[in-house]
Amino acid sequence: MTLQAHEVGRSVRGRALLQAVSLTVAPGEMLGLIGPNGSGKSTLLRLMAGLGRPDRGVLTLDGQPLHRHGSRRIARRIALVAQSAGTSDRITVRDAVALGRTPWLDALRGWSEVDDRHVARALARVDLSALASRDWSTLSGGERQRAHIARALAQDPQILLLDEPTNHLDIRHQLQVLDLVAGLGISTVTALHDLNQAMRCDRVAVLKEGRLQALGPPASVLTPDLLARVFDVRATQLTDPQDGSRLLRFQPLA
Ligand SMILES: Nc1ncnc2c1ncn2[C@@H]1O[C@H](COP(=O)(O)OP(=O)(O)OP(=O)(O)O)[C@@H](O)[C@H]1O
Repeated sequence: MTLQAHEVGRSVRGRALLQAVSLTVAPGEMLGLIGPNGSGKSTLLRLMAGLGRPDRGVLTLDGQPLHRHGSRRIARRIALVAQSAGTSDRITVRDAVALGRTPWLDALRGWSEVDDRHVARALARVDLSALASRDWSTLSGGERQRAHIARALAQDPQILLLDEPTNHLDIRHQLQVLDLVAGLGISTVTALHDLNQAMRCDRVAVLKEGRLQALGPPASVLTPDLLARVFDVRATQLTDPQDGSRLLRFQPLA
């Protein structure tokens, strides 16, 4: 399943939030989306999830314009974990995650054991099985974030879009979520602020002021030159003596 943006533009009250963004999310790849605050990452993820339409250009899913697929068909294929997504408070964690099954249910196909299995598996994958019966309102910020990811996984998408999924998470759960995303075997697009975490992606797309600056493997894209131009920081590359992997360290530009 291939999701493509062709020259996508989006403006609000005359201000361009995205300009001529073209990219292809290849089947099975882990694509990182990086850029300074306000560079358009969330705007692009929402359009990719079929929430709203671009003012210019088009998004396609397997070559067909996304908006022609219809919201239910899109929701069976694409799931979005938005930033600080809300959920009504008087609901258990299991029921909140079960909402992810909605696109698969209709008058002819009611809730079944298959749906139970999807929900149980999604909870287990984010380490929340023990909290399944808890009231949503009692969860910590990080637990909520993981429950949102579980809801998206229960949706059983082929493309998963995540907006800063490691926000609120302690370091162990940050690593756990990134491992989980990397091991899903489906296409993922993840907006990230931690550029060392972005190094784990197959490719990264770099946005600045709504324009795509670079797209490619992180080791070739995240050069000190690009990081200075896009983020106004001086980056130094270090090598982890343990495994030889590349690390980035940052200082303000003098
Ligand atoms: N509905 C809207 N009306 C006006 N401006 C908007 C609207 N939605 C987004 N913007 C603006 O568009 C720009 C891009 O926002 P977006 O949330 O996509 O950035 P981002 O890269 O995800 O930022 P962050 O890293 O801070 O989450 C921001 O300047 C934001 O204020």
